[in-house]
Amino acid sequence: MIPYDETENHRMSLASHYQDGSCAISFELFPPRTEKGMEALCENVRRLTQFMPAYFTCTYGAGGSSQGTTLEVLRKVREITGLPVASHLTCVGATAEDLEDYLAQATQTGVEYIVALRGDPPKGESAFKMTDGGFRYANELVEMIRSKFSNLGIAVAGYPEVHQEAVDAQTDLDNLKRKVDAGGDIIITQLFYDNADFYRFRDKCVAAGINVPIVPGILPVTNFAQADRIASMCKARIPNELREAMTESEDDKFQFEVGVQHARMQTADLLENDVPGIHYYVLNKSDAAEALLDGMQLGSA
Ligand SMILES: NC(=O)C1=CN([C@@H]2O[C@H](COP(=O)(O)OP(=O)(O)OC[C@H]3O[C@@H](n4cnc5c(N)ncnc54)[C@H](O)[C@@H]3O)[C@@H](O)[C@H]2O)C=CC1
Ligand SMILES: Nc1nc(=O)c2c([nH]1)NC[C@@H]1CN(c3ccc(C(=O)N[C@@H](CCC(=O)O)C(=O)O)cc3)CN21
Repeated sequence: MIPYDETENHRMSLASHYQDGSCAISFELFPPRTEKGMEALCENVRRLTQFMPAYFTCTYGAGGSSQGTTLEVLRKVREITGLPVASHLTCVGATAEDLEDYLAQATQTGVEYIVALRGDPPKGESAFKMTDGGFRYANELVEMIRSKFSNLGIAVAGYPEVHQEAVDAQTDLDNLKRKVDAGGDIIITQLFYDNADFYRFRDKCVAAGINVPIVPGILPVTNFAQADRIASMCKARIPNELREAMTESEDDKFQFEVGVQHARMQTADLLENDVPGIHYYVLNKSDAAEALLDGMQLGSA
């Protein structure tokens, strides 16, 4: 493990992880609901450190999880790995003041990066409702972070298959550009299962004058029921080949193998196509990541 230099002068900027020509990797966690889940998370983080990730991230309020434990997870991850950590942050149910309070707390915890999101509508609601005194779109959150917490690196979300609420692909791209212009250092994409969608998206970003690192997000699916659930939640298309391959057998081990093979194939192809890094949605586990990264030459911290 390469120790992380905590002195202000040597603080890595978020974009700089992606500038040395190697493929930097990052792992995304979510706050576990139980003490046992937290213990398992810590053990899996230890195991994931062997791949020399550049940083870990932890979601905030995703799927109705509690927002309070995000910083607790990140504090533990820092303790275990010594690596930089990123907190996701959403505008859901928060005033600008609430968000500033959270950012102050995050800074105190040692968080260096924020994944700045608008956020999903709360469970049971179909549309995002802006909170009085809060923000309507992620670009407003990015702007606030840039003006009041200038030391924090900022990642914003990009959508290779176009965000479900966007009027059209061009408008979605204009809105992504707005987030980058407001101060986003890098783009992390929504998960996708067909790399062609990512390459098309990347070309359009470049044509639109977006010149920050565009980091593909990959979620290795390990069983078909999970794949189906995630695809519908994230509006990601499961290609027919993957669907058919996975449903050939009901066997857990078989489906795990197929899901991991697919993610491994996506990873190898992305590497050949010069991505600056890959963000893995590991869902607090290490088994799929270990199987798919085994023997691959990526990650450099
Ligand atoms: N891609 C990822 O890694 C992750 C994505 N998400 C989810 O993605 C969803 C959206 O979050 P963000 O992408 O941060 O939201 P966003 O605010 O960037 O975009 C939300 C929608 O509003 C539109 N939009 C954005 N800015 C606009 C503006 N200034 N004027 C008019 N329309 C605008 C966008 O085209 C999009 O359809 C949420 O549901 C979030 O929770 C959550 C976690 C991770
Ligand atoms: N619209 C949207 N919202 C998000 O919160 C989100 C995205 N997209 N895209 C990227 C990641 C992926 N996220 C995910 C994806 C799946 C689960 C999920 O299936 N969670 C299960 C437990 C998973 C497991 O243990 O296997 C759960 O029950 O919460 C959670 C967050 C969060 N992020």
